[in-house]
Amino acid sequence: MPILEVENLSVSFKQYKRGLIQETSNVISSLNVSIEKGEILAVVGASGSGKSLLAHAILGILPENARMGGVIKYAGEKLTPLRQSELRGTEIALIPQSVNFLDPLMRVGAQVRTSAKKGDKAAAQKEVFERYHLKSNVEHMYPFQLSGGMARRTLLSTAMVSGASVIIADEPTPGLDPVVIAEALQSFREFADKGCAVMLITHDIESALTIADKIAVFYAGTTVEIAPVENFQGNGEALRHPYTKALWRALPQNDFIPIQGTSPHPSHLPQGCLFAPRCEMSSADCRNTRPDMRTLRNGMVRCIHAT
Ligand SMILES: Nc1ncnc2c1ncn2[C@@H]1O[C@H](COP(=O)(O)OP(=O)(O)OP(=O)(O)O)[C@@H](O)[C@H]1O
Ligand code: NI
Repeated sequence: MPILEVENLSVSFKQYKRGLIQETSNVISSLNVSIEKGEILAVVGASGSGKSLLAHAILGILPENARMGGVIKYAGEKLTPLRQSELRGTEIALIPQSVNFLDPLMRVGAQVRTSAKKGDKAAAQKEVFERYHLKSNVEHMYPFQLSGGMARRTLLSTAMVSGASVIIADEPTPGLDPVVIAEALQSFREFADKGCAVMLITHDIESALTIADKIAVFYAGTTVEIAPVENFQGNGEALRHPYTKALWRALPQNDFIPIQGTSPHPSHLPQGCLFAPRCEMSSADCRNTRPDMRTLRNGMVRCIHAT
């Protein structure tokens, strides 16, 4: 049984546009992902594809004006807002994308100690600070006194001492030097290997490939492919979806060919496949009907042409 399961998630916003004209923005639709114990699932996709909102939906911290549909399960149990508030920070820890999540009025050592739920909290904080190369005087600082990299390392520390079983890391490494990035990723691997699970949201596909088990590829608010990490090699011939193949080929060490066109706007999604307007393989069926996610080889894909 997966430790975390997201079934048919949708997130939309109603927004006023010119006076009383309302527009619905479907930022996430028909999204399915699951993570088993011991696994790292990397979530990749363009900016605005819904990655952070997925994290916020799991934790029950979507903005007030968001409407959510679908089911999220933790250890087989369907989550309610009350259950989410119980699990938040205890069983499921978020490493937020924005360092503004740190409490501006609390010294950072105290913030990390507050996150530790059992054992010797002071010792846990000291140990994790050493691990991420935060000097001992940092614990007395306030968030505004930290550099961007120090703030990121504080956020990592907070999740690592929490004793959670699932970490959702939303772009945890920008601004960190390569040594600390490697160490942070290594600590996610160790965390998963203990029987816990990590959802690693990232733009950095190459780093993700070094530690993840599976990669979920997001496009315009939904999953287009879920592939085991070993499929990302060569020309991408083992990959299933045309968007995943294009993402792979766009990497500098591959062909470095950018993908033409742009993602659809969430208030004007195409009727059929969300990728059809940019897809070389698109046919009339693709443009008319939204394809379902289906199992293909040992992964999943949302494309009728994928083989
Ligand atoms: N409060 C909100 N009201 C309306 N639209 C929103 C709101 N929050 C997010 N969105 C929209 O939802 C979409 C998905 O946002 P999200 O932050 O999940 O993207 P992302 O994949 O995390 O992007 P990035 O890689 O830049 O972090 C975006 O188009 C964004 O503009
Ligand atoms: Ni984001």
